[in-house]
Amino acid sequence: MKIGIVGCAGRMGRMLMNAVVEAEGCTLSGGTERPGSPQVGQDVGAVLGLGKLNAVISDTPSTLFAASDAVIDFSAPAATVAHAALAAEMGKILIVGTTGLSKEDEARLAEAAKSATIVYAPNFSVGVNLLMALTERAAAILGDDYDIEIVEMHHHHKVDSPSGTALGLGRSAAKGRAVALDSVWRKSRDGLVGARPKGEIGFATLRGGDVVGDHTVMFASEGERVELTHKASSRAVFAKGAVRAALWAKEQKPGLYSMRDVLGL
Ligand SMILES: NC(=O)C1=CN([C@@H]2O[C@H](COP(=O)(O)OP(=O)(O)OC[C@H]3O[C@@H](n4cnc5c(N)ncnc54)[C@H](OP(=O)(O)O)[C@@H]3O)[C@@H](O)[C@H]2O)C=CC1
Ligand SMILES: O=C(O)C1=N[C@H](C(=O)O)C[C@H](O)C1
Repeated sequence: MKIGIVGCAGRMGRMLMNAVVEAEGCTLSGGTERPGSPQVGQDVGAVLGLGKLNAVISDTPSTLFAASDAVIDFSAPAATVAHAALAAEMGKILIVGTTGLSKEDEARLAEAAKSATIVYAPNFSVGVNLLMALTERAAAILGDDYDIEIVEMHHHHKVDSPSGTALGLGRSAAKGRAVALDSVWRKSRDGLVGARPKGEIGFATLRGGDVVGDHTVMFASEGERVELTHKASSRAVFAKGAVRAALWAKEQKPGLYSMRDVLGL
């Protein structure tokens, strides 16, 4: 399977290229970066320090899509929405890990998924997707005598908040309680905000250093607290998961899928 990587010189882009090179049955078809980026025109192997791999970094997404069966996109929301339209037009598989998409952006992904196979997930690690399934179950069992708070910490370069994973965990908790997340979420607290209303799902965001990604879902009641935690120590887990999703997507009809679909969770 020929897999290309958009935003290939980014933190995740480099991990994704390595994961494709190492995966059995996959070849790296190339990458993209923005026009004017110093990597444009280089061989992808030069960015990875691996010597020549005979695939180039371009600034033209349509060239990469034409050379690929699947494209993996961990870039930025505006770029991802444009790539989804291209995947639909060219009938290619798209794996989306970008976070921070608005509701309108997500509607555009859903539109593109009418003619392209798209897997969209805020986190491609097996562990986090298991945590989402456990969170849904715990929320259903514990009920709203247990206050749900979600705490996340990431490196100081991260631009979106709360993380896509934290919001995904919130969605799992809300699903377990059969409510819509956006009717109960509290994304921040500052000043005299009053006592905590029952049923709220709260978020707290920490940023600092080189933290790859830590998430904890807390269920706190009078007398006890349950905490479910995941800590990523390497971005390789996200990259391997995205390549696994691309191989899975090859056998699927067009549609919008999640990593929980890929894992059967
Ligand atoms: N789902 C998951 O499992 C995970 C998701 N993520 C998400 O992935 C995204 C990227 O994270 P990260 O790698 O740390 O960020 P980086 O900023 O390191 O990488 C993003 C890359 O995309 C490039 N890019 C942005 N816009 C375009 C464009 N229009 N065309 C081509 N390239 C473009 C950037 O270039 P430039 O620098 O010029 O802007 C950069 O090289 C984030 O949304 C993050 O939250 C991260 C880890 C795991
Ligand atoms: O930006 C990151 O780094 C990460 N982003 C994703 C998110 O927003 O949840 C996933 C992971 O935690 C790393």
